[in-house]
Amino acid sequence: MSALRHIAIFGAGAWGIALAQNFARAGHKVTLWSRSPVDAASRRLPRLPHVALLPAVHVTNVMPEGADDTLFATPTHALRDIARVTSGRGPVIACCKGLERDTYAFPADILRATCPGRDVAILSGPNFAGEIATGLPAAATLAASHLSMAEEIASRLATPRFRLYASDDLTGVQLAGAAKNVIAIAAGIAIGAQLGENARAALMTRGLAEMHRLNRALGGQAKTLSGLSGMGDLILTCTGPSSRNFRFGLALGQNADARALALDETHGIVEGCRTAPVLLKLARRHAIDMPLVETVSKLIAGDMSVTAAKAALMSRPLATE
Ligand SMILES: NC(=O)C1=CN([C@@H]2O[C@H](COP(=O)(O)OP(=O)(O)OC[C@H]3O[C@@H](n4cnc5c(N)ncnc54)[C@H](O)[C@@H]3O)[C@@H](O)[C@H]2O)C=CC1
Ligand SMILES: O=C(CO)COP(=O)(O)O
Repeated sequence: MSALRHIAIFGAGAWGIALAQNFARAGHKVTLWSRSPVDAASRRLPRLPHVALLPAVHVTNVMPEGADDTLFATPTHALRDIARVTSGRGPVIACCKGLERDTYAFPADILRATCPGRDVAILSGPNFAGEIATGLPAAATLAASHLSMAEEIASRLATPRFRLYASDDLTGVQLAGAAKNVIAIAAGIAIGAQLGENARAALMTRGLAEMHRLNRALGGQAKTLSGLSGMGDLILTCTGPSSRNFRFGLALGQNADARALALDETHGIVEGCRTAPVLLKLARRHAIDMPLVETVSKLIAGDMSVTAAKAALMSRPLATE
């Protein structure tokens, strides 16, 4: 295992807590930054109240200093504001999955702009926070602009329970992480509306085809979409009932007041809701057809019923694959 490090994590939500526990369990010193005041004595944080923080995790709302590696586990829309007020050395690593609304920026673009001169990387994969927080085994992709940089960071941050595979495809990894949340909403809708398992499998597969089209246009590598951050996370989020994106879709498919659920972040961020309309605009900019992403965007906005969405998708011109 690599030498022990001081790791700073911004964002004390589900993912920040899980990452903190993982690194602390491997012997690293962890500073977990929370924006709200913290009751440090309880060693428990609201998002994963069943998890007692390990002694090596120091929770604070004071900016951490002197960390060797800095990770961001906030929602994507909060990343720019947080990253721009951090200082220090060592790599900055975004662990969020999404696209910024007004700029169409992926997390690595945001970090490049806000943390000039520092190495930038992305951590993404099939990783439900609750499982990682309790020490179950998992794996993810660690991407950077150069493979050697990705390998170096991955070898430092991999732990006995969390394997990291290096990649030099920032574009593919980030597109996959953002898009799979939108497809997971579609999968949830299919199950919620009792459209069947066949429909879910078709949506996952055609969703992947849409991801491939945009990935190609953006310059991402096709093989990334077969990896942990692509297919791996798509499978997990579309089939794992712990997924907030899937559960949001499920509620939408059941005609529940899902929009209120998505906007209420007390139960955790539903990134796919914010991502869908931005992803659609990005695709249009590149003249890429993403009918599934378009349909999910309309359903989220309340501009289409599930019945109309089913009819529209099933009556599209037949195509090859
Ligand atoms: N929960 C999971 O299993 C995983 C989540 N992710 C990604 O990680 C990111 C964070 O997700 P979670 O931790 O699950 O969300 P969460 O909703 O549990 O926590 C988000 C944290 O960010 C903080 N936050 C929100 N807005 C903020 C702002 N403007 N400034 C500062 N802090 C702010 C919240 O107070 C909260 O502590 C998302 O992009 C998600 O897609 C990635 C892998 C796994
Ligand atoms: O990204 C995740 C799993 O890899 C978490 O998914 P949800 O945000 O849908 O809960």
